Amino acid sequence: MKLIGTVPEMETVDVNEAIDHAAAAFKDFRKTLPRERARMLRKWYDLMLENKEDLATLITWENGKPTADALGEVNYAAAFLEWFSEEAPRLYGDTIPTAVAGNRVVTIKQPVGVCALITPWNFPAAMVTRKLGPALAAGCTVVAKTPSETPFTALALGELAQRAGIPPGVVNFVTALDHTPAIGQLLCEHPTIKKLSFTGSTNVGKLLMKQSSSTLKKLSFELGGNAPLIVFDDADLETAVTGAIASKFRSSGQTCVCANRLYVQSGIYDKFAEKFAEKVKGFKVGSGYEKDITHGPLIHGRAISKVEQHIKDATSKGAQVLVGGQRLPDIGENFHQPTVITGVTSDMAIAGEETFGPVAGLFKFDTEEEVIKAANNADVGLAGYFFTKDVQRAWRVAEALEVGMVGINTGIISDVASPFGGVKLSGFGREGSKYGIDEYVAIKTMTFGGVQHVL
Ligand SMILES: NC(=O)c1ccc[n+]([C@@H]2O[C@H](COP(=O)([O-])OP(=O)(O)OC[C@H]3O[C@@H](n4cnc5c(N)ncnc54)[C@H](O)[C@@H]3O)[C@@H](O)[C@H]2O)c1
Ligand SMILES: O=CCCC(=O)O
Repeated sequence: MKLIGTVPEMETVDVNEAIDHAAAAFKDFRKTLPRERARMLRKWYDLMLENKEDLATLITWENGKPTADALGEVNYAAAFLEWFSEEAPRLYGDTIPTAVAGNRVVTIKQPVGVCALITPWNFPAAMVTRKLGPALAAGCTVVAKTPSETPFTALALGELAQRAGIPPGVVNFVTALDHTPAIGQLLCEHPTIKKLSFTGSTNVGKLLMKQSSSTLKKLSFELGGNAPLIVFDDADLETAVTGAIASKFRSSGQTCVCANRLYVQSGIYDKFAEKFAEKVKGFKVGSGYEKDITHGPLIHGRAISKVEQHIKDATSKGAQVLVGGQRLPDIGENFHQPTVITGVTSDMAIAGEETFGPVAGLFKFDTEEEVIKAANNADVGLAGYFFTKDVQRAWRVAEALEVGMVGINTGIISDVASPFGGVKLSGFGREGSKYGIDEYVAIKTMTFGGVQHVL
C-alpha cells in the first residue's frame, strides 16, 4: 500500500462553515433560470469528458479499478450531469382539475434548500454526480461529504464545477475519516439542511434516519443489496453466463447491484457451472494500471476479510470451491482470486448478507415457486436478475421479485435514464431518470379562489 496524498480531516466547525456558505449561495441560486442551471451542468459535463483520462487515473489510484472500468465510470458519472442539464428546464408543475367550484389549482416545484450528500467509495465519481446533478438542476445548493477512502475524485469534480462557472458556495465538499460520524450527525441534525441523500450501507442508513428525525428532513437512501440472480432451465446458456459474469464480477463484486446469490435450476446447473467457471478462470487480476487487467484489488482489509469469511463459512458447511478461493499476496495485500463456489445452501453466510467481493456462490433449485420464495427471503431488495426464454414467466417472475430493479436476460441494469433504487432495507427514493429530480424539490400547491365562469 502506498500513500498517494492527504486531504484535511475536517471538524464539525468546518462543516458548519460549509453549511453557511451553501445557505448564503442558495438565496441567489434558487432564483437562477432553469436554463442557466442547465448550461452550467452541461459545461461541467463537457469538462468531465475533456478531463476524462485524468479523472480515470484518479479513480484507479484511489479505488483500484482497472483503467477501462475507471473510464467507463467517468462516462457514466458525466452522463448524470448531461441528463439533469436536460431535466432542469423541464421541471413542470401541474394544472389540477379542482373538486371545489370557483377554485383553480396549479402546482410548482421548488428546490428544497441546502442538501447534504453522503456517498461511498465504490464509484468515487458516479455516486457524487448522480446526486449533484439533480440537486443543482432543481436549484438546491449542497454540502457533500466525500467518501473517506476516495476523496480525490470528488475534489477534482469540485474543481471542474468551479471552472464550469457554478457559483461559489453552491457545491461544497467536506473531507474526513475519523470525524465522519460526528459530521454525519451534524448534517442530520442541522436545521438549515433540508434534505439528506445517502448511498452506503443499511446500518449507516438506519443511523442517519434516526439522527434526522429531530429535523424531519426529506431523505433518500440507496442502501445495501443482496441480489438474487436466477437461471432457469429454459434460459439461453450463453446469455445467462455472460449476464451472470457481468453482474457478479463488475468492480470485483463491489457494487450494490452485483449478483450475490446465483440460483441455477437443476437441469442446467452443471452446464452453467462449467461455462461460468471457464470464464472466471480467464480473468486477469492485478494493478488497475497494467494492460489487460480485468479485475483490480478490493478496497481495504475489511473487504478481504469478509470475502475470506464467506468462503470459509460456505466450505465448512459442505460447499466446494470450483475456481479461486485464495488471496493473492504476491500482487498486494488487498487482492483476491475471483472465486466460484458450488453447492451453496441457505444456511451459509453468503445467502444472508452481501459479500461485496469477487465470490460467486451457486445454489441449486428445482421449481419456480421455490426459487421466488428463496430469492425474496432477504431483508433487502435492491436488484434482482433472471434468465428465461419464456415470456409468460418473464412477466410473472419480474412482478414477484421483491426488489426495486429487475434485469431480465441481462446482468447490467445501470443506466442514467432508468430509475435506480430499492425496496425493503435497501432504502427508498429513486436516482437518475425522470424521477431523480423529484428527490430535490418540494411541490407547492396554489389554489386560486372565486374564479367565475364568463361563458
Ligand atoms: N444502493 C446503492 O445505490 C448503493 C450504492 C453503492 C453502495 N451501496 C452500499 O454501500 C455499502 C458499501 O459501502 P461502505 O461500506 O463504504 O458503506 P458505509 O455505509 O460504511 O459508507 C458510505 C459512506 O457513508 C459514510 N459514513 C460512514 N459512517 C457514517 C456515519 N456514521 N455518518 C455519516 N456518514 C457515514 C462513509 O464515510 C461513506 O462516505 C454496501 O452495503 C453497498 O451495497 C449502495
Ligand atoms: O454500487 C452502486 C451503484 C452502481 C450503479 O450505479 O450501477
